[in-house]
Amino acid sequence: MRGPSAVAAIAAATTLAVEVRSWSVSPISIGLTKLQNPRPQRRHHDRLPSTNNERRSRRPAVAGTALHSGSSDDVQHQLRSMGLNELQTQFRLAIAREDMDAAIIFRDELADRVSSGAYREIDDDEDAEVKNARLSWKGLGTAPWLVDRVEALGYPLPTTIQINSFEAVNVLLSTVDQISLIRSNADDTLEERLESRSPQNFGVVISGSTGSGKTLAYMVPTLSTLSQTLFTRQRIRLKAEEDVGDMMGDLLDRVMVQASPSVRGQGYEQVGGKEGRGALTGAALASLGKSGTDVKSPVALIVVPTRELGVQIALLLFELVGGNKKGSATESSGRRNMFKYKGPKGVKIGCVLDDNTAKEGLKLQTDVAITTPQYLGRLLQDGDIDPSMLRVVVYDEADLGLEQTSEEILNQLFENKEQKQKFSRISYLVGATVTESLASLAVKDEVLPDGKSFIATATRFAPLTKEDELDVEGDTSGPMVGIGSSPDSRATLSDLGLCLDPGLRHERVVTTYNTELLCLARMLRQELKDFEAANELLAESVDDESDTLLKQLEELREETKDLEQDSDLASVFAMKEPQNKLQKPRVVVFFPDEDEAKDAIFSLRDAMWGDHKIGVLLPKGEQPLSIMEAFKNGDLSVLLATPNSVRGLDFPALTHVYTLFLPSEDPREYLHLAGRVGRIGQQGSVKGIGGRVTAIIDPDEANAYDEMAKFLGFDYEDISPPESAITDESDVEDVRRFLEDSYTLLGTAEDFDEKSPSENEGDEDKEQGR
Ligand SMILES: Nc1ncnc2c1ncn2[C@@H]1O[C@H](COP(=O)(O)OP(=O)(O)OP(=O)(O)O)[C@@H](O)[C@H]1O
Repeated sequence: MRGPSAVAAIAAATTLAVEVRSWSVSPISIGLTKLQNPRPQRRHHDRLPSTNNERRSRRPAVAGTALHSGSSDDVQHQLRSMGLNELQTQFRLAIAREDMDAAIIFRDELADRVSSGAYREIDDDEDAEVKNARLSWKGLGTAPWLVDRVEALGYPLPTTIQINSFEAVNVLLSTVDQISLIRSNADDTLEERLESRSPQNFGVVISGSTGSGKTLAYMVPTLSTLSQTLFTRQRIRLKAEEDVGDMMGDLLDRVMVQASPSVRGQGYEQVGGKEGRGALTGAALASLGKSGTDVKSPVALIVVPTRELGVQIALLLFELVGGNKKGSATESSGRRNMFKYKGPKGVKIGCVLDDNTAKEGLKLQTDVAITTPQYLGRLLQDGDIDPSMLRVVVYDEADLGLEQTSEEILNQLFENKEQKQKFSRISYLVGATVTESLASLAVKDEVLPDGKSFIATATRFAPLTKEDELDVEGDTSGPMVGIGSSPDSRATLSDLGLCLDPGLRHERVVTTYNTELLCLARMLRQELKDFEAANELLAESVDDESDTLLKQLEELREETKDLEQDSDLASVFAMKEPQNKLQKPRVVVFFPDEDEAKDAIFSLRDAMWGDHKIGVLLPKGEQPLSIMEAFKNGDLSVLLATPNSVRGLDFPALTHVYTLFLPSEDPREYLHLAGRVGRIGQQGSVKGIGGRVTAIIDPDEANAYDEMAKFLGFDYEDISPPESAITDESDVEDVRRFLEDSYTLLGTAEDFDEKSPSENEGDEDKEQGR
């Protein structure tokens, strides 16, 4: 254990290093004093009122934490100005570096925010333990094996949306008497509570900004409510295999799922299963039939709009149920080690996400199926999914997914009248842009049944109420009698809005027609130069005797290296970089379509001269997973993407998003695109940086951008396109680059003046005498 002064020093130094990363604002004039300036005031943020002012005012100003030292009021001001993603990242960092003073401050702030938005308010004088229990997986009621697992995977604490979603499930599945027990020592598990009721439907809408942790917000309660079921299925399978004396096939399969050395580049096959694997022999099947227990149809279904998102979710689930995603054969899996895994084994995840896998359908005995709306109908029709067996249905990116699913298929999936149902079912509708349009859902009464549905956001959770019922004073309808029955503690679908992360910084660059690529290349180069300048500055400051903080940072981070690796904090601390260096810019660039992205790659590669390694992620590309993996590992630093990848994909340690694609007709897509940066744990979510999103557009799009910004309610900064760097003093290299750019990035040698393409076309027509 380190002493408190060292702890404070590392905290201060970390703050400094983190803030240096905001070099891009004013690269050259950067100085250490400047670096310590607080970041600009946030502009849009639905802050929660403090519910415990007295305790807040007693909080010490903690010198040398991520909070700038100052008076108690200053500290509180800084805390309140933090978005939830940022606060959670800081809390996690403080714990990782054992800075308990700071951790307590962040924890209390989070506990306040979570409790003030809770459906059932906790009184101020109620035991603080109860309040803080909300902040832990265990306290929420997560299955014990899963508590171990999420910790081992680097998610030691739930995020606020995860807390609220879990609490929503807790309240839904509780009787009035049980509610007070939920966070104390309730004897029965979540699953037992679900099973003790006659079969019925429950609904949870999870609505929160991009990168707030919505995937685990449904995954953890889902696995907690399926825990025993999965263990039972495991036992039944084993028994069936013993009965027919043919254990090998499935055992091999089970070992493969648990012990696979790597899912790199073949993750899809890994989770989808290869041909022949996973299927029991005919004899085994017959014996399953005899046992009278059906373990053939999946118990959970996750519907996603794209293949990439499906794979990402499958891989997370794969890890949660004991799968081992070692990067290489020699890499130590440390705390992720499967031998410490105590959960149900051999859980089978079946993905039907493209034509190839759709041909085969789901493997027999799939426990959790993951598919897109495109293939859902076929799976239902072929009997691969029996709706009456489903205990959990998730629509991730629900707004889009539901739009893409026909009414007929929704009916098949959800119109599963309760009297015929064998099991209770929880449906989760999840997304950053799920809105009141859900009310028009054809099967709304089945998906979000009255009195049995909740809304969970990053700041609150509350039962879903019909708009007109809100006026009924003291309304006590539904099973939640006696808890929070005042209208204020209820929510309606109209409370749902588009959730744009308030921490993001938006920039608009209006450039002349057809020069977007050129502008992008110049901005990327400038960013690299600024990054190098900031790094040099850091190196100099380390040499400077007066600046001991960075030296301490270096030493202490060396000391905590294992801890950081263990806690999977590499993305935050940029472990691949030398200790006193910043993380190299890592960006995603969105293009309007596949052709433009493909065309851009060659010219951009030339233009970056190897300073950036560039890859392109195409929806129908050959190896989307290896490209994503290469970007994840840092082998690529610029990823060109298409609108297909704007939703849900979690690109680690991203510093910046650029877009040459303006989804002005559907602002929801801008929100998702922007939300690839500024996510929990990313550089861009850490104080002083905020995710940065730069749209490079032509003059025709300028107004549309402005309208979109107004619609989504964000402020933006206008940035001038970078000028050519050629002056009398330019060296030969610069001139050569300039000339090359003119040929490769402008795409044509035409004179691109301020006219629009249509005007330019007119000129062409004239030239050609048309
Ligand atoms: N409890 C946690 N502790 C630490 N990190 C977490 C936790 N939960 C999620 N994360 C990290 O936060 C990031 C965002 O999570 P996730 O992809 O679930 O966000 P999301 O809300 O679904 O975003 P989007 O709307 O863009 O799909 C991921 O990198 C994930 O690993």
